[in-house]
Amino acid sequence: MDTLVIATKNQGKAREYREMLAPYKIDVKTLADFSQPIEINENGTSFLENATIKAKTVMKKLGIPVMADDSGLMVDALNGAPGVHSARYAGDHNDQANNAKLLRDLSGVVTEQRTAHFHTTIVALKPDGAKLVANGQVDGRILTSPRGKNGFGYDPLFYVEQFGSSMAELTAEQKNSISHRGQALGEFMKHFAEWWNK
Ligand SMILES: O=P(O)(O)OP(=O)(O)OP(=O)(O)OC[C@H]1O[C@@H](n2cnc3c(O)ncnc32)[C@H](O)[C@@H]1O
Ligand SMILES: [Mg+2]
Repeated sequence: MDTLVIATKNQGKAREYREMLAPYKIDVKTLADFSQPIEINENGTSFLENATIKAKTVMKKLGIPVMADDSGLMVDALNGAPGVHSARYAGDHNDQANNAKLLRDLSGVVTEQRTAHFHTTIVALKPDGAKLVANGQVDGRILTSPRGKNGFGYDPLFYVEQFGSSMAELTAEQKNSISHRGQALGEFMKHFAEWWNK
């Protein structure tokens, strides 16, 4: 079985990719499976740039096929923030602090104006330079207080109309079936065999 490395340090993302890739004959690894420290400088200004930086950095270091995910939350009332800065919105990479800041920044904003979108861009690279890009997005709305314990990141504040729940109240299977990451991976898998066998 061939190995594909997911270039992420985020355990929540890693878990979701493992769940979603389970039906395929792919040996999925993440950075946690490698002992060498890999420093990734996510200084791009778009999801595509950052996902490309992650994929290139890890592929150069390990020399095997790599898939990277850059994702984030875009809130309409905040002109698309936190966007590419989602992981460090409140300063540190801390989900609770990020969620608290989001609620502060949206205080006084009425329900209809709390619309938001989760976005994922996947960039996969092989040592021969072959590249595959896929995107996914899901619409929702930011709640006024957290709900649910599943998922990670902003999930407790992201309300999904279709389920009448926050992302963090969904099962893993439900989240993966509608999420930005699930949609991006669906798009990715449509072209995977062609990319892999190129
Ligand atoms: O870069 P890697 O190592 O993959 O991990 P990361 O957590 O830094 O990931 P990003 O740079 O893509 O930052 C995206 C942030 O957006 C948030 N996010 C992304 N996907 C999410 C999801 O499915 N549910 C909730 N929040 C999410 C979460 O706060 C992430 O830290
Ligand atoms: Mg990151």
